[in-house]
Amino acid sequence: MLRRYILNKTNTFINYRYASQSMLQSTIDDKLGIATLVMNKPPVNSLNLEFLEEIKSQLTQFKNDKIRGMILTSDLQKIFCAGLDITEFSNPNPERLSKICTTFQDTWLALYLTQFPTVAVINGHSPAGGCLLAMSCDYRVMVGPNYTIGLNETKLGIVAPKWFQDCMVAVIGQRKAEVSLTTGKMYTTDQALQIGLVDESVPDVDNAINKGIQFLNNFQKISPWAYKMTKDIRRQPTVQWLIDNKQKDLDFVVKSMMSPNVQKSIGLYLQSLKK
Ligand SMILES: CCCC/C=C\CC(=O)SCCNC(=O)CCNC(=O)[C@H](O)C(C)(C)COP(=O)(O)OP(=O)(O)OC[C@H]1O[C@@H](n2cnc3c(N)ncnc32)[C@H](O)[C@@H]1OP(=O)(O)O
Repeated sequence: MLRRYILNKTNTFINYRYASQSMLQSTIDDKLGIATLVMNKPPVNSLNLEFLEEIKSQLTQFKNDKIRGMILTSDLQKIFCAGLDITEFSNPNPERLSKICTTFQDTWLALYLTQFPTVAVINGHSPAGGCLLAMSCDYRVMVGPNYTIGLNETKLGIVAPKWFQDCMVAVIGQRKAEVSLTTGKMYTTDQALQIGLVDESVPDVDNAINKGIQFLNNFQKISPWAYKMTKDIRRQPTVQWLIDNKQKDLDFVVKSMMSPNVQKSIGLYLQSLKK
């Protein structure tokens, strides 16, 4: 649906590709130099290993395509992304769990450090890993008023990794992030705008895409080199810890996820979702 809207809107998308099984649809408007990455993994765009691998590989492809900017959004009716696939956390195979975590680390680094500006058009709920994807973009436009966004990991009885937390601190500041993270708070669109978790709130997805394109157009007169260097200097402190501590981070997640207490919490949370 959204993909059709974007195609109709610009009428100039000439390079149009599908990733395998259409979990991810990518289009490039060669005239504008803007790519659109649309998540389409019903029912909730949950991030499992295969989906993360597709996102990571598409980001790498965009690097080679030398695009000018990218919009990340969802083709689902009311979900941007429900975060990591929680079923992967229940009685996990440690090897697969490690792969998921490593792939998520790498996907995050690729998205957080893109050499082109990125906009998240948040057209639905965006908990946990979904919120992280949105926060990793350069700009966030959220459709309101009925959707929610936040890092709710403590509500599942788990700990958001340090790089999730640092990414949130970089967006909303230390104090607000601390309260948000410890309480696992999910914010409505208006609340998210108020605390600076999103940059704009709009009533519908058409407006959101327009705002996203407007933001990307700001960079038409900015040197790509100056943009990337500035972004790297800003974001370096946030990424450096993960670059230096990937294995330590992985060990912490896998060890804590396998513990009986966390397994119990995950089981209860999954049951509550089914209800
Ligand atoms: C480096 C790794 C460590 C980091 C650790 C964690 C990071 C994470 O991302 S943890 C993921 C946290 N995510 C959530 O808490 C989201 C939970 N889901 C929801 O709140 C709602 O489902 C949502 C608001 C997204 C959508 O609500 P609805 O539209 O009402 O849909 P349903 O709740 O009926 O869900 C439909 C269907 O999807 C299943 N589901 C939902 N979320 C997930 C998920 N994250 N992973 C896997 N499956 C999910 C839900 O159980 C329903 O399944 P069925 O009952 O079988 O239809």
